[in-house]
Amino acid sequence: MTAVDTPDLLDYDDVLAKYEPVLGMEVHVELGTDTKMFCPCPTEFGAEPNTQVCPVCLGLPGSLPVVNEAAVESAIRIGLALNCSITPWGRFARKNYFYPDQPKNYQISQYDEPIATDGYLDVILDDGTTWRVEIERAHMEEDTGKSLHVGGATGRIHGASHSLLDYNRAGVPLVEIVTKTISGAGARAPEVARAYVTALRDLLKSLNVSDVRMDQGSMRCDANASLMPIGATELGTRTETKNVNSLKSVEVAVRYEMRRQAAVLEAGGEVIQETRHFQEADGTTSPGRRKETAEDYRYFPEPDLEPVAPSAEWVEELRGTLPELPWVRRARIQADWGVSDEVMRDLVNANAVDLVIATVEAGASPEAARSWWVSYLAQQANTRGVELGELPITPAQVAQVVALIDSGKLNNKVARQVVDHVLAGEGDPEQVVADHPELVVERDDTKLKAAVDEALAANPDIAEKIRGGKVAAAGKIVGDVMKATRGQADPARVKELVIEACGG
Ligand SMILES: Nc1ncnc2c1ncn2[C@@H]1O[C@H](COP(=O)(O)OP(=O)(O)OP(=O)(O)O)[C@@H](O)[C@H]1O
Ligand SMILES: [Mg+2]
Ligand SMILES: [Mg+2]
Repeated sequence: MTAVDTPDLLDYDDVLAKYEPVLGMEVHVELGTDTKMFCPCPTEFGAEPNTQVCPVCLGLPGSLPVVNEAAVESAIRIGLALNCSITPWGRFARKNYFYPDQPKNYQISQYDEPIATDGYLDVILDDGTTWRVEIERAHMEEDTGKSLHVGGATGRIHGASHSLLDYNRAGVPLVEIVTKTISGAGARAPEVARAYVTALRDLLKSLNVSDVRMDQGSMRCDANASLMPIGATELGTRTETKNVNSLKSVEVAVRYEMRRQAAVLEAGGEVIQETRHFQEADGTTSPGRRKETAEDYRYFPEPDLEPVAPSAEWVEELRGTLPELPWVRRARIQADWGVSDEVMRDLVNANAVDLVIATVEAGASPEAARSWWVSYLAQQANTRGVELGELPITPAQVAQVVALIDSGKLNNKVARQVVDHVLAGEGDPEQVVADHPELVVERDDTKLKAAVDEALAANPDIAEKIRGGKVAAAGKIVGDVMKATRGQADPARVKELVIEACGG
């Protein structure tokens, strides 16, 4: 049967009327160890191509791998934080495939003896409810090299004239975290996918095992998706969408794939088991390679490495190093700040909790920190189409703005302009204020008094009213003075001066 890859998409609601969406997430995290998984090469991101390589990670004959203990330690901590059982004895496995990104022609991975199995991660959905995602396993493996297909008309692999290879990434320690299939989420399946990756990223960040940068590839997510006719008992054929590089993209990719598959099925076609690539630009997926099955990889235990056999004592010791986990921390913070469930939920939804916490830790009051992140900065993130945490301003910088307001140097209005300059990459708020003296609040009473006198002279009838005791009339004069000083005055001080000038 010839399947049309992308017929007209079905509305997501129409998909749900007939099909149950099923998900499965594979997340690869690059561990932040100093050296690679099986050799002492450095792992730093962004070095000149092929400068961080040695015979082991280049797979030269005669070289032998040695396990990086720090990587095993991180993998165990990840497993524990995900409520998994840690295997007392497990081996690495060779995953055989022929592709130039892996010069050995196999990747050292784990197969049927992963370091961690059977856990779960509770994630919070937009409406505040909790969804439990079951974890099938977390296993260790080495990253592959990077290939860059260049030249030719399209720059894509088939159109490219040649490929460039960078093996700096080959052998970087990875942990792959694989969920069991997730079903029953219905309309919320795309949201569950995003919420899961968000929660996992927060968790990994708190464990300090990886810098979890989706944009730099240190956290990579593959979204498996399939449809099951409602009432069916067997899973449908899945596709595996790669290249989903932001939290938003996870949700967009899953929804798109569900709508595409439904359209394929409705047109009488078949979903093909394959990898697909997410296109950030238009939110669609396009076919990648037909998926090998496990047999194609001819897995077998890696003969060059000792089994991994963490003692119960070591595992318990590592359990003791787990930090306060993000959701426990959130509950504690909520109690500390004395905010309602609704306020906390808004913060969680805006992905602002950790940013607010960090801003408070940098010296701002919880109220001020919260208000900056959920109002002005949230608007800025929205206009730019990025996550709050992706805005080019740090919690410490926000705390600095708050301090400048508290000290009377900035008022709320000009503070926003200072933030705009910070977002434009002009440096810390202190620096911005030093570079833009016009943004600092006028504290010089003589200058303000002159502006007040001028405004009163221009509005004799209002001045008369104020002199007669109608303090409320001062508002118009304060407004004029604020205008005259281009917003650079403290309105409360101006009001005092107006009343003083009118003999109050
Ligand atoms: N029918 C299905 N629909 C949606 N998800 C599925 C389905 N069957 C399996 N999955 C999910 O797909 C993922 C498969 O990941 P796994 O790492 O086990 O294998 P793989 O993708 O074949 O291997 P590789 O690591 O080489 O990509 C799991 O999260 C699993 O729950
Ligand atoms: Mg996998
Ligand atoms: Mg996979």
